Amino acid sequence: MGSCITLNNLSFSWPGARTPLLSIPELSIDQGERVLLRGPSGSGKSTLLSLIAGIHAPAPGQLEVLGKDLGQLNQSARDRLRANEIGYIFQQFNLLPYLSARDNVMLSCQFAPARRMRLQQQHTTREAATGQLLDHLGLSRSHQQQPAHQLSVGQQQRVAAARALLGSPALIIADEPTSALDEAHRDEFVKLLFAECEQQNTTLLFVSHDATLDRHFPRTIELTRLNQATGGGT
Ligand SMILES: Nc1ncnc2c1ncn2[C@@H]1O[C@H](COP(=O)(O)OP(=O)(O)OP(=O)(O)O)[C@@H](O)[C@H]1O
Repeated sequence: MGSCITLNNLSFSWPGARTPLLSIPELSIDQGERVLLRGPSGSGKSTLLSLIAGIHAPAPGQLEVLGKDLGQLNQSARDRLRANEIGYIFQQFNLLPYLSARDNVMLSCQFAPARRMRLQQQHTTREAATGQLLDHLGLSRSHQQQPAHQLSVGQQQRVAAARALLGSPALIIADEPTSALDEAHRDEFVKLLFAECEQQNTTLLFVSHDATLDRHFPRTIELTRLNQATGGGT
């Protein structure tokens, strides 16, 4: 099994901060693993996710994602890697409110030629794959046509998950996507997400405060144990 994320002696400080927020000697996540990343508020979970996704310039140390050393990539190469190979489910979903659920999902392929290519190789179209994903995630056909702002939080979350999954990126990063859900809906969502990831051998890195999610994940990482920096956490 190949490595999906490899990190060695990574250090990160926000500009102007006196101490580093993150100082992580080592972390390795294999392709196809499902990992829960936990830690108190302010401990740097979202910051670590955005470094892995290449949103922020890499910090000192080594950070390899899908065989690419992010330190060697400029911003636009990191943006391309993210668009093509990383599906990101944001805490607030970041859907375009007046676009339909389906159009929100299809947008993820707009600037991602590798995602479009994989759909072609799977002998499907963006439209068909979007409908199929939303069906699998349990969004009714009529809700699929509705503008995102008319959907419930749980429905928007499914749209955000489908947008991340369309075109089979190798890595899904989910930043507290279940924080607004009750336990039954949360468990159902996690199961659906796992099923989709399993089908494509997609790596899942999932952030949550929620200790009861542990039982769903084969591996849990506590950021406070991993991180040797003294800053962070409230
Ligand atoms: N853009 C930014 N500029 C400067 N500091 C930031 C920025 N984003 C986050 N921070 C700081 O970094 C620290 C960690 O924030 P981060 O959002 O990574 O934590 P978190 O563990 O994800 O928290 P939560 O669980 O509350 O979402 C906080 O002290 C925060 O103020």
